[in-house]
Amino acid sequence: MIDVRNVTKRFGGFYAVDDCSLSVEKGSITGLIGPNGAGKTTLFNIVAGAFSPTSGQILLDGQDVTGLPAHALFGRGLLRTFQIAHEFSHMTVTENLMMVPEHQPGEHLASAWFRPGAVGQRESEVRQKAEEVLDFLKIGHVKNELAGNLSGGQKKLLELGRTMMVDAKVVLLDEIAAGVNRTLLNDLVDNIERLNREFGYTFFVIEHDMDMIARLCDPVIVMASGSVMTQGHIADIQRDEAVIEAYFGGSPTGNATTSADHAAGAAP
Ligand SMILES: Nc1ncnc2c1ncn2[C@@H]1O[C@H](COP(=O)(O)OP(=O)(O)OP(=O)(O)O)[C@@H](O)[C@H]1O
Repeated sequence: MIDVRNVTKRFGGFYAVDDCSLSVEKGSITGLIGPNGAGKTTLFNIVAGAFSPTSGQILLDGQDVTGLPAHALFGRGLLRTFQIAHEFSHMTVTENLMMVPEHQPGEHLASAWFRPGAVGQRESEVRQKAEEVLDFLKIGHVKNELAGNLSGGQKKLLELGRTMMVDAKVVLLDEIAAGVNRTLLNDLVDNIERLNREFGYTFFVIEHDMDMIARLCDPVIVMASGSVMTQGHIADIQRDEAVIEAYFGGSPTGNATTSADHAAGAAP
C-alpha cells in the first residue's frame, strides 16, 4: 500500500531521513519504532505530504505520490492522526465528524439556493453516518458534548472516527496512545483492530508504547539514524541485540551523520 523508496530528508547538512526504504503491506497494521531522533516523525511527515523529500520516492497503492500535499493524499484515502488531537473544541462531537466529508453540497452557495432539497438530504446522510461512526466507536453518549470537553482518550477516538467519515484506505497513527488512560487505550486498540478486520483499513503506526505495538502491529519496522535497521515480529525485535543497543547504548543525539560524512563516503 505504501512504498518508501530511497527517501532522504536533509535539514541543512543534517540527514533526518537517510536513504530509507520500506513497505507497508495492504491490510496490515505495521508499526514504526526507534529511539528518539531516529527520523520516524520526519518520515511520517513525508509520507503524509507535510514535507517533500530531498530525494527518493513515495508510492501509494502503486502510484507515485511523492511531494503531493496532504489534501491531495486525503482525496486518495490516506489520512493521518496526530499526537495531539486536532478537534474543533467549540463544536459538538457530531459536528466535528460532519465537518470531514468533502464535496458537501451545502458548502456551495449555488446549490443551497437552487437545490435546497439536495443540501438537506446530504446533510441528513452525513449526520446518519456520523451517528453510525459514534456507535461503532461506542462513544454515542458524548455526541452532543463540545469536543473541547472530551478526555484525551475520547479525543483520540474522535480522531479515529474522522477517518471513518471518508472511508480511509490508509491511516497513519502518530503516537495515538500518548496521554490516554488504559481503559480508553483498550477501546482504541479494539477499534483499530476492527477497522482493520472489518473494513480492510491499512494502518501505519508510530508508537512509543511497546505494549500497544505488541498487541497491534505485525510487522514492526525499526528505524535508527534515519533508515531502517531491521523489521519483523515484535518478539524477535525485542530480542535483537542491535535494536537494544540502538535504544539503550547509542548516541543520545540520534543521527550524527552530516553532509560532510556523506561527502567523505561514511556509512550512515
Ligand atoms: N525541521 C527540522 N529542522 C532541523 N532538524 C530537524 C527538523 N525536524 C526534525 N529534525 C531532526 O531530525 C531528527 C529526526 O527527528 P524526528 O522527529 O523525525 O525523530 P523521531 O524518530 O520521530 O523522534 P521522537 O521519537 O523523539 O519523536 C532529529 O535529530 C531532529 O532534531
